[in-house]
Amino acid sequence: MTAQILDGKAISQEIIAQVRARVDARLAGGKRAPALAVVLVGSDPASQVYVGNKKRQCENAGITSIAYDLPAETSEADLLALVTKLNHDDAVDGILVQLPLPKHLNAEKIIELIDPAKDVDGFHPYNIGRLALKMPLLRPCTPRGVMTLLEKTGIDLVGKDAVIVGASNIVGRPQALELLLARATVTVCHSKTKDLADKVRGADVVVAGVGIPNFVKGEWIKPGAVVIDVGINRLESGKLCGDVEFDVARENASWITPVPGGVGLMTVATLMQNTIDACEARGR
Ligand SMILES: Nc1nc(=O)c2c([nH]1)NC[C@@H]1CN(c3ccc(C(=O)N[C@@H](CCC(=O)O)C(=O)O)cc3)C=[N+]21
Ligand SMILES: [Mg+2]
Repeated sequence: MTAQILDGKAISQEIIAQVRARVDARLAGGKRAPALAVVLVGSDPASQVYVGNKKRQCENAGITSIAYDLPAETSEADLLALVTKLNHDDAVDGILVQLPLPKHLNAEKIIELIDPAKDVDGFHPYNIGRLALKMPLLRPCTPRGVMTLLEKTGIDLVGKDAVIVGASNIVGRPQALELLLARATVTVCHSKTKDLADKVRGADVVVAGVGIPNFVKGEWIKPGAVVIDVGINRLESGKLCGDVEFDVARENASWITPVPGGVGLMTVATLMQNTIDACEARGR
């Protein structure tokens, strides 16, 4: 079997067009465009690429993006003060603080200060708690984007065995909550998991988010499984690759996401969705 490609490019464009239609309806009704504050501290090259993509998709979606490009030496007090100001600014619907932050800044403290109603990354403990309790409000962009990709492709998850490789706060853990909400049976694997290959071999759905190129071997993929690769690793050649050994996995899977052109694009499209959701939920 050769897997079909889960088309993050087409589906992300569809999502952005849907957001655009909602924005246009607001404008036609005399309301303002939704506004997203994008805070970037320092000049990490990968972060600059992602933030650039977010700003570009804001334009396509009709969302106003407000860039705060701060020097790497920004103090925690200054960053906390900026978040407080954005929390109180009625013209700001979403606040995104790009991660990773420079080491002298405590990311947890900064995320916890963001008003949960403006937390379009869905990283605040309040929003993660809501998702854990089956009453999601703002949901983390990457896992929500993965669910959209599966839904729009017509892949049924009820009762399926899902194995997640990686237990991070921004991918693995919230992905487990999303898949559980969709009534899959979920296993979360991490660096101490024993017999990882066997866990993956049993999976109907595999989600890889560890940040190591080709970590999940193609030979582990059960015939007909769905493979979601959240990894984005830049090789020395400059090429991007995922966490899954793509060419071999593709021969076993029924569906697989490419890197680039898969989950990364869905992450950005979902950020646009979360921003208009936040704007509407705030009653603006
Ligand atoms: N507060 C915060 N929120 C995030 O959502 C967040 C973050 N910090 N830190 C880093 C990760 C990573 N991330 C991606 C965004 C776009 C692509 C993306 O556009 N990927 C393209 C290619 C990009 C390229 O060419 O490098 C693709 O996969 O086709 C990927 C990954 C958001 N993240
Ligand atoms: Mg991608």
